[in-house]
Amino acid sequence: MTGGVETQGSQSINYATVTWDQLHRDARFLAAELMRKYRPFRGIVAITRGGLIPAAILGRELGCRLIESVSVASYAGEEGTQQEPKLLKAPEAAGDGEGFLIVDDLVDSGVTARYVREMLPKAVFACLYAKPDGRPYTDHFVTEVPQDTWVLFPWDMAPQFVAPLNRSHKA
Ligand SMILES: O=P(O)(O)OC[C@H]1O[C@H](OP(=O)(O)OP(=O)(O)O)[C@H](O)[C@@H]1O
Ligand SMILES: Nc1nc2[nH]cnc2c(=O)[nH]1
Ligand SMILES: [Mg+2]
Repeated sequence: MTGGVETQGSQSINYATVTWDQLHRDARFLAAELMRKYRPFRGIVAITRGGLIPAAILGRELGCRLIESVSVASYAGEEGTQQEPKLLKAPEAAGDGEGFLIVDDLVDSGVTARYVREMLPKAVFACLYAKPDGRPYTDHFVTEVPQDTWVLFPWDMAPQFVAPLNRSHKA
């Protein structure tokens, strides 16, 4: 993960950039830990959309071909209230979660993870990155990220031209 800061007006935003390579390494590291700790999973439930790619990598490493999905959208409630999750697609094949692994890319506030865990109380929950507020809602994660840092995933970014230093500074 590479750190960075972007300034917008008087506000600065901290970023943690994750490349495809890093994401793949982290997902394989997570797969190895899950292999050591659990018997083979009956299936994986990917939390769309961010959990889909980690779920595909974990499915490959763990030899798990049954991939279910759950689709949750978070809507901002009234001003000042926590975001409210809304179920767009239920993980029907997963029952109460017994034998299933729930996968997401990250936990931030933990709202999404808590909501999905309530639906699948017997499942194991794993993600790649966790911020402190979300940590209590995941059983496994690879790297902790500060709460004030926004994780930029490879699908959020595109390489772009950057002018050489000697052309970007005006005399
Ligand atoms: O812990 P939380 O505060 O709930 O945040 C974490 C969730 O937020 C992101 O998904 P998002 O809702 O942005 O949708 P997406 O995966 O479809 O991009 C991320 O993929 C997690 O699912
Ligand atoms: N890409 C991205 N999505 C999020 N959703 C909630 N937190 C984050 C984050 O840090 N990065
Ligand atoms: Mg998501």
